[in-house]
Amino acid sequence: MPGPSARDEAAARRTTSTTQGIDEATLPADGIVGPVEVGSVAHGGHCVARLDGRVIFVRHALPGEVVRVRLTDTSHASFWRGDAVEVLQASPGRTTPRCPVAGPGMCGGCDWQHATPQTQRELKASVIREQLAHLAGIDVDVEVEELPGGTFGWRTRMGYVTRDGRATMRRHRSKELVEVPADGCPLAIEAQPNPHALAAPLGPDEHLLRVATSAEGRTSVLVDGVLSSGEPELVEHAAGRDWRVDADGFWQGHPAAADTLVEAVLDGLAPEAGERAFDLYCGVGLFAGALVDAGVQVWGVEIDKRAVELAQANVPQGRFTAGKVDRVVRRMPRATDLVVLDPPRTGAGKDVIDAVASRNPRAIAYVACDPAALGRDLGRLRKQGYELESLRSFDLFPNTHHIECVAICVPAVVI
Ligand SMILES: C[S@@+](CC[C@H](N)C(=O)[O-])C[C@H]1O[C@@H](n2cnc3c(N)ncnc32)[C@H](O)[C@@H]1O
Repeated sequence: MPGPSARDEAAARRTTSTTQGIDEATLPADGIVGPVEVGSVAHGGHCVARLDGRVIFVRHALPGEVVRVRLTDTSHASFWRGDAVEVLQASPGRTTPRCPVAGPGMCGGCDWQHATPQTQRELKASVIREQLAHLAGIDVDVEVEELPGGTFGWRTRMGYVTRDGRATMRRHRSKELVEVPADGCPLAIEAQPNPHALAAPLGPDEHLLRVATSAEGRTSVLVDGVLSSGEPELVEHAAGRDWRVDADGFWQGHPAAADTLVEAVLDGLAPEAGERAFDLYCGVGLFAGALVDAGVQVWGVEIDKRAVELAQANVPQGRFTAGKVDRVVRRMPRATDLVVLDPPRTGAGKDVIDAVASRNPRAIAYVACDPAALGRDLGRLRKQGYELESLRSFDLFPNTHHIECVAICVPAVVI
């Protein structure tokens, strides 16, 4: 599975020209180069620029801008990385980041705070289009839909590293720590306590601090994976149900995400009472519950045993199995009507896609948090005789480069 560097190497090969006149020996002492004209957006929260034929992935820039770039990584033969530290010609899509640590060389959490919300969604749409064209050979119009509530104060699950009793986050692609602003990260939901107040009693050593706040405004805090305050479980509301969720377990981070995704999946699958469905990578049973409520018999699979116990409690009418999807799917029925796939960022992969297609479902809903993984898996589904019927994309992670897609695939019509 290609990691970010392999992906960037491939992106650089697609964009690079053959001359690479500039090399490390000729770089200025301060590592700042340019002016360079910024080209198109690439997956990962940066844009592509060229200097003497060499590809530079530039963060904190926007397509069409002219910037000077501080190089941050010159270790790769085919591309370098850098931050735009001076904007000589700004894009109309540029805005001033709200967070004081959202700029070059600082916190790695946000990639697009310097872009207006509309521009962010356009950039994300370009990335999805490019990934699907390149990896799946699919040309599709993409519009990234906005969620209610604005682009700040949405995140219900936060992770920090504490040090010297202060809450910090990692610098982009680095282990170095950057202290979050005194009033906390502006992406965190307002009901969440100030992270410095939570970090203060933890002393000088580094600890992992996870803060989870439910829709009801209840907060659980874990330090190094151990519950330190609040309840071990939170209750969330979505799709007309209450959901028991482990304080340290998976739940969509944006308060409107679960409802939005359920609506898109149901709309795309149009389930009918009496049909059978697999909910693969089911977490605590979100899509299984929505399908059961539509009269469908559901079998969910999830690797996290605690999530499976909660899924069974949340959706008693469903059947749930703990295990890796690629193994469990082999023992599942040889036919099904519907499949929901909601894998982690790495995607489902060849074995799972082949196993799903071999069950001949009449429709597959692929919920994807990484457009590159979606592209690879859609490419595989095409080989197995499934075509993309519709695609919706949602800005579930404003100010970051992350995007969520719901792709509906159906058997290709053979003429
Ligand atoms: C993106 S989450 C989706 C959860 C759920 N569908 C929801 O919306 O709440 C992906 C889930 O896949 C699970 N997972 C990761 N790798 C897995 C694997 N190989 N087999 C089964 N489940 C896996 C994770 O534990 C996580 O709960």
